Amino acid sequence: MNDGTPVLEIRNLKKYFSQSTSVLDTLLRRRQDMIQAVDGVSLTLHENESHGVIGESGCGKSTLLKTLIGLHEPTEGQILFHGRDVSEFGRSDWKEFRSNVQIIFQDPFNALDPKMTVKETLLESLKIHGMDDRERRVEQVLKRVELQPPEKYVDRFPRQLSGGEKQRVSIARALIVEPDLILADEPVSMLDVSTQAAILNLLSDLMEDVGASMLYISHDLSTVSYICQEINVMYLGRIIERAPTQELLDNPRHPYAQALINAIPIPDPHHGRERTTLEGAPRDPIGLDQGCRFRDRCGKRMDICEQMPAFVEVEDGVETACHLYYDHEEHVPASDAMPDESMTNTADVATRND
Ligand SMILES: Nc1ncnc2c1ncn2[C@@H]1O[C@H](COP(=O)(O)OP(=O)(O)OP(=O)(O)O)[C@@H](O)[C@H]1O
Repeated sequence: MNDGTPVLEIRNLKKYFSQSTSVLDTLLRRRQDMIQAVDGVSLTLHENESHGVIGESGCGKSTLLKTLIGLHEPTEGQILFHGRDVSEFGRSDWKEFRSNVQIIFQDPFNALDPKMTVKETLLESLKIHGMDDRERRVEQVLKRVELQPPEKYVDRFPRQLSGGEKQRVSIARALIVEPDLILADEPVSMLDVSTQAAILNLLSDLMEDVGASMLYISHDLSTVSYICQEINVMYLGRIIERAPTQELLDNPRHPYAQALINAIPIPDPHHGRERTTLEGAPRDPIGLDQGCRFRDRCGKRMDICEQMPAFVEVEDGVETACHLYYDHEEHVPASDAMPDESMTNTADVATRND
């Protein structure tokens, strides 16, 4: 299907959880604030596009992913797959969706059944999704993920594979059913550095080959920027900046995005960028008010930050949610949307955790 309809469209998606309540809370009918794990996320993914979602632990990445695949019921908002609202899916639609949308998990050590050989794992996937020509597909996909020669690997159990090899099998299992969309949940974070590079290279080549789209979630901006054309920066349940990857790396707008970029190690010691880390952690996403979510850690905080900033396009394809880039009198994005010199220095980003 290539009529311009996005493969995936998420519109104002929210997922709130109730806090666990004690018997006393129940008896006293105490109202508890909700946990706003995902709070109004919108994004669009077209055919062959790879987009990333990055953010610190607890910002809502996994909840977003679980809501996408139907493990959580959305509190509000819409998920459209090839233009169809998944809330209207029947049984057979979900079956097709589960074949068309494949996940590569973070932990290759637990993602595979220890009692199944590589071949059995791959065959099972084909069987579940009713695909034939199974022997040939197994051989082909093992070659594709560079587990060669395939006959060396088919009869191995997960315990006989290295971490990188296990992740290659997980990728093979996702690819073998020819999905339209791959959801990658920090797929290299549990591997050693050299294996990470090999798996990232492989994923990047495969995405070009197989023509699937990918949503890649991670806390690690370096890996996401290697593999994705566009990056969404998430903070406390919201996307606070979205930009093409190189643009985000060269010219982050939001103070939080700036802090993330400046925390990436630079291989060239002569490169002038100051390296700082963002200290502290985001607060719990409970009972959040209408102010900017980042304001308690932001050195650029202004009075207006007590109000939620609009998510506005400040340049072609670059959107940000920060009052610094919004003309409050004109109610339009500030015409001079480029950050000034001082803004790209993370000394301006507060490191408080209050
Ligand atoms: N089932 C649940 N019930 C209640 N709260 C939840 C549930 N799942 C997640 N949360 C809360 O929602 C918030 C977002 O969690 P989530 O796991 O989505 O973040 P994350 O960005 O994926 O973090 P990590 O990278 O550590 O997995 C956290 O405050 C978490 O405690």
